[in-house]
Amino acid sequence: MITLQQLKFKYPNTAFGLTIDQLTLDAGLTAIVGQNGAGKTTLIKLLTGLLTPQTGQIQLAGHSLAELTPAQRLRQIGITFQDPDDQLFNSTVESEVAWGLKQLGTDTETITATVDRVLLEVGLQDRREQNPYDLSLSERKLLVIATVLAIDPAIYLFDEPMVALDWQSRQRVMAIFHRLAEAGRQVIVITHDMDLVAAGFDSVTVLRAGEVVFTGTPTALFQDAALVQRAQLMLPRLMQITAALGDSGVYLDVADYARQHEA
Ligand SMILES: Nc1ncnc2c1ncn2[C@@H]1O[C@H](COP(=O)(O)OP(=O)(O)OP(=O)(O)O)[C@@H](O)[C@H]1O
Repeated sequence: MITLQQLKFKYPNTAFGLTIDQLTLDAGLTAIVGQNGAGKTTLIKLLTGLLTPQTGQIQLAGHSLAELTPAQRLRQIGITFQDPDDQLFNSTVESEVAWGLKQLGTDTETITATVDRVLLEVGLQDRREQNPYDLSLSERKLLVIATVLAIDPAIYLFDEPMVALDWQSRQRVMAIFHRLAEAGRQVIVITHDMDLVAAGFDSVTVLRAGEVVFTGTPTALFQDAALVQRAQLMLPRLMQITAALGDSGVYLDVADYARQHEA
């Protein structure tokens, strides 16, 4: 669980500021949504300690983020950036995945087994000798996911992980998120994809102009038409269709619609 209290952050020389009086992000799958520039990436950079708030407290599982050593942070929290090229710097896929484990002093045998396992899980098992920059964008996005899976922190932060992925890879990544949540990890995903939020997440946090304007279930969010509009979000595509047909129900996906319309 993550808690933020009385948090204020401002970039130097810009008008943008993030202000959060109180926010609790519970275990499970959480989506962070909001229009461009709302502060989503800034928030997750604060959660990793890549940015430091001017005031306020961030606690990860009861421990102050500011007091964790770099190795403790690496074990506690992992992040993938929107652009994988911001975090790839090794000369092979294999060494990229092994890098974090080496920093933690993991033995060679465990590193080899872990690299094999996570490359298989993201579907890059045949690419281990390649230079990461010879991979396609979608493969590089899968590779950065593998680098975090290798360390297996308590908290995973993914910034737009699905962008550029085809349908099969999206299914694969969603299955990874569910596996992690079932294994007790906290998974926080920034996305603009409301179909994904509706169908796949336990909770959703909405940011608007540097403030949290909602935290709750996807059902509660999509019930609140005024909030959806104020935060400039889209409804899930299924709900756009049903709303256009005069049905004001909340439907998270096709299966949910069918369930609600069973005789
Ligand atoms: N390093 C920086 N220095 C100054 N301003 C920044 C910096 N990074 C982001 N900003 C500004 O902070 C604001 C919030 O940016 P942020 O990237 O957190 O938004 P976001 O919700 O993730 O947007 P998007 O959906 O476009 O990724 C924006 O106005 C952005 O221009």
